[in-house]
Amino acid sequence: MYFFTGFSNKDLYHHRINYCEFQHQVSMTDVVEELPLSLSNVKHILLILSGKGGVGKSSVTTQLALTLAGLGKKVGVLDIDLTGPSLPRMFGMEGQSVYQSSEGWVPVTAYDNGNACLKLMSLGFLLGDRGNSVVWRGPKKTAMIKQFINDVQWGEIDYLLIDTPPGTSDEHISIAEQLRWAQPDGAIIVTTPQNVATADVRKEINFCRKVNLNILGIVENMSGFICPHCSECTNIFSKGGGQQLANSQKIDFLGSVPIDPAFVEMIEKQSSSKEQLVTLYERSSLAPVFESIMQKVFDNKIPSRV
Ligand SMILES: Nc1ncnc2c1ncn2[C@@H]1O[C@H](COP(=O)(O)OP(=O)(O)OP(=O)(O)O)[C@@H](O)[C@H]1O
Repeated sequence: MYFFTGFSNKDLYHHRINYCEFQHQVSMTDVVEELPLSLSNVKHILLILSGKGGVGKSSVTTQLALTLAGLGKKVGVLDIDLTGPSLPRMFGMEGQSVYQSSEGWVPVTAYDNGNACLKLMSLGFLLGDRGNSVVWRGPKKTAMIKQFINDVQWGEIDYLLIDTPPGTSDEHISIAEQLRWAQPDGAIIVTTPQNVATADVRKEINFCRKVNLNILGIVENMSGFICPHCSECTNIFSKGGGQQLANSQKIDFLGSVPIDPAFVEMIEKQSSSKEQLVTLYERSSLAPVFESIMQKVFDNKIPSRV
């Protein structure tokens, strides 16, 4: 008989030392059968997906979150990339720990101005060291994702963004199952101009359709290069493939994001800056691009869940 045992901080500590797999086993039928309490005050849930790794999915998630917080929204970001969690680094919050209260995990607060806020949850906060990684089989990943969905105390949140690993792996199947009752608003698919013709993006689209996940649109990342000296944008790779794919698949095209070295620099230097990342980002050349992307998502008039 299979049974579910949640991961405690002790388990994760144990994992840090041994780098071995836990002995818990989980039935794949161990799925939440009602709206989890932790999500009861979350108005919108958006998933960020990509067919391939390294296309900038986490960067897009980060910028969507910064844009929403800049617009005065309360934002949560959940990183379900268990083998390569990059959220703590993106927000300059490496080394921060998640507090375990009697009601569950309290996410790390990256920004709070009394009105807007940014709360983060990632396995990276539980593992501690940046060099640590996990090697888990499917059932353990399922258990972790179930805990992420049920045990994080998000409180009142306008938007919960879920950053997923690349492809259509165990994590994707788990999150689709675990969110069944939460009815997410949909997925934003990230691609690069040279990847749009590959089967990977189509696989991602097929996955969404199979699990009845609404596709909110496609974002083409690394679409051209912004010169750090003259700010001119040059199309290094091709451009327009994302738009073509969106047209052929009858999906909304949300926008093209150029390569901007200033963005990478901002992420790297933010911890030594006196300014908040949300404020720094408002002056970034990519900020208007993401405002326009977010506006197109708003224009879809996705109804509030609560
Ligand atoms: N538009 C952009 N301009 C400049 N750099 C970018 C842009 N998009 C992504 N990058 C950089 O490219 C690298 C990969 O991006 P990111 O980690 O967001 O990709 P990913 O798809 O989430 O990767 P993974 O598959 O590992 O999850 C990062 O160093 C990031 O800073």
